[in-house]
Amino acid sequence: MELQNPFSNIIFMLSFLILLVLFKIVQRWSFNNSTTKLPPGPWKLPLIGNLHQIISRSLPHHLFKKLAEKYGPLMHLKLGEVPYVIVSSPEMAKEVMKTHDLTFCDRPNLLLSTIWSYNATNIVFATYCEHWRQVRKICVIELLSAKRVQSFRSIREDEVTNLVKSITASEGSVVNLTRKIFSMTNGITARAAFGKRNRNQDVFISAMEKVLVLLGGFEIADLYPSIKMLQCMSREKTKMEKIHRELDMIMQDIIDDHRSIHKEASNDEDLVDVLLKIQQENYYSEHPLTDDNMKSIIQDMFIAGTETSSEVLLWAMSEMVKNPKVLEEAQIEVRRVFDKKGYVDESELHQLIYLKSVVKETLRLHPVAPLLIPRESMKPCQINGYEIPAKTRVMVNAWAIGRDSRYWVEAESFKPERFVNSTIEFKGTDFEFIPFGAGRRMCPGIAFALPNIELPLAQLLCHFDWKLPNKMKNEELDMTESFGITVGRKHDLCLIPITRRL
Ligand code: HEM
Repeated sequence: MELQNPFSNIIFMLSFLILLVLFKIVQRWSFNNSTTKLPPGPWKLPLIGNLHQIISRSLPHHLFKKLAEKYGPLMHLKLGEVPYVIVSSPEMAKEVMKTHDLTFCDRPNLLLSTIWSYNATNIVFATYCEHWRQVRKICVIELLSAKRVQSFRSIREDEVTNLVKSITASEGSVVNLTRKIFSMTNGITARAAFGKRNRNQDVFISAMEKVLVLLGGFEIADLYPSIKMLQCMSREKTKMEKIHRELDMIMQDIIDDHRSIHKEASNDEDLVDVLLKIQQENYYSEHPLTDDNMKSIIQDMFIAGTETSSEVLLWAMSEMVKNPKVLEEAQIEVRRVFDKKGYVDESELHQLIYLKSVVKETLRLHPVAPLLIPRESMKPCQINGYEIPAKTRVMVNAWAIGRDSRYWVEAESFKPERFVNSTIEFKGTDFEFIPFGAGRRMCPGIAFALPNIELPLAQLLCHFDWKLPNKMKNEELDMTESFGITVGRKHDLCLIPITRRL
């Protein structure tokens, strides 16, 4: 009789137990992932879910479009331990942002944005609550109303004139349009927000640029919210806390400066003046607006307003240079309207039908927030027969929707004329075209953004002809996109201006 190794039974039992535990883990994962009611999506690995699929060289909105072609316009992913739903068709976007808007109008609590936004007491990242309703109301009625936007007209005209002067000074040589346009839009927002130039304005703007870079990254702690230790270990968290302290000091200084100078209501009120008045008179709520609330709102105007408008302008110029016939047609229109006047100002912008279509077509192909801003479901919800559990993060792929060939003929081509006699608008009712989002969380800054885009474009087309450097052919212009919270050009747009005398 063969003698058995006394340990072999124990080893066998242990191996069996380990296999059983592993089997159970995989079974639980498969069960979670194969719940028939969840929207379809790619197979998930234990612990990391679909992370391995999104960590690729593709930009997330490109990758999600490709995956949606396989799994459908309502697609379920798991990134780390967090469930995500990606929306990729106008029909599903309407379900999320209209039919079930109230369920999906929350924002997730993310580590870095919460630090930067005074514990999410701003507008952009605030959770759906009474505070958000109050600050959004202030924003819509007081800060970004048509009347307020109009009151900043002279600031815009002044800053755009400076842009034209600085380009004229470099006539015939290569101009970095990216830097010039960013400096102009920063100037407009800073003067509208703070009034006169502040001594710390440049430090403020450079700190805001760092914030954008940090907010654009993927924070691992946000994908495993149950492991609190990851938050403490985050290097980005330390960086964000430092920038936040720096920005806080600058803005407190600006607020204190404004407080010390009493201004009567007048046309030259800036946004800090308006917020101080609301704070003093307390006419929006029983809860007073604190200094921190004011700072977080002002930050929103910069983060949501400056980079977005600059990127749209740069994409519009890039697309026109790439499509010389469009450039020519836009120039003919602008010059017809303004040549007899002798100068470009805002009063005739409404006549620029083709230019407005250029802006729309730019927003269709290059929505600068291609996945909008993430939302989170507040309770379970059924869409198209699928179950979306509470606390699911939702991303709407506005970039993919703007290229949906069921809605757009020659969807990949830049053809502004498609908008000339069309009733399609970006006001959140035509779900095939949602560069500003839709529903309760829709962008409140459209009226502020449009003149910041249309006026400089009209000036750039009226005063200059444009050539590419190094004898580059138009079709060779690089259109690679950057990675981040907003998606602009990866490489600066450098062009040669040829001044045209009026
Ligand atoms: C072309 C320029 C702009 C584009 C493409 C744009 C786009 C967007 C998008 C896609 C959202 C998210 C909508 C959603 O979640 O459904 C948003 C939100 C927001 N935008 Fe804009 N935006 C622009 C300009 C501005 C400007 C100029 C301001 C203010 C000065 C502004 C202020 C905001 C704010 C405060 C929110 C947050 C709204 C909320 O969560 O309640 N935006 N924007």
